[in-house]
Amino acid sequence: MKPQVGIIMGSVSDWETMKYACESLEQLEIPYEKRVVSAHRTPDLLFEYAESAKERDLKVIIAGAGGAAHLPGMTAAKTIVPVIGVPIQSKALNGMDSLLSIVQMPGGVPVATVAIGKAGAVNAGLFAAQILAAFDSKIADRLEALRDETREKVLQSSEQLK
Ligand SMILES: Nc1c(C(=O)O)ncn1[C@@H]1O[C@H](COP(=O)(O)O)[C@@H](O)[C@H]1O
Repeated sequence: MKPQVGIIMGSVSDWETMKYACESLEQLEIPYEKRVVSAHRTPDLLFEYAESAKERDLKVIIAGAGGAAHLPGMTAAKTIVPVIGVPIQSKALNGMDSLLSIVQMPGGVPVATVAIGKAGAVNAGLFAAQILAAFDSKIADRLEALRDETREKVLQSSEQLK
């Protein structure tokens, strides 16, 4: 099936985190593609990817990067397809560098930034699904069911305290 979401990451070393965004999409049966693309190391490839995203019918791009994390912002600079940025937890600065590089976009070129690391990647997938759900009732139904499941799990975990 044609991918609706593009998942890109600055390095293959980001996969340990970005795989959770993929899992969220798989859980909701949303077709996606995944690539390593770097603003710093493969700038021409990034431009090509971002510039062709709309005509390839990608609805959302999830971009994960660590350290000087310019990938999400540079992707957003070259397309109007919405970009969700995932700050990878870097070793030197624990992901604060990634977070601040992604979140502080200048007005006019938005990137929706999620939390650092695994929880952020999970939510990036879910948020992409929620964008798609505005136009796709099947995805909306699956999201509702997932929320029910999450709520039930929490209610049951509370029972264990008694
Ligand atoms: N932040 C960026 C960009 C970019 O923003 O273009 N390209 C690679 N990277 C990041 O460099 C970190 C270390 O990469 P290596 O593990 O390959 O040395 C990764 O977290 C990657 O996202």
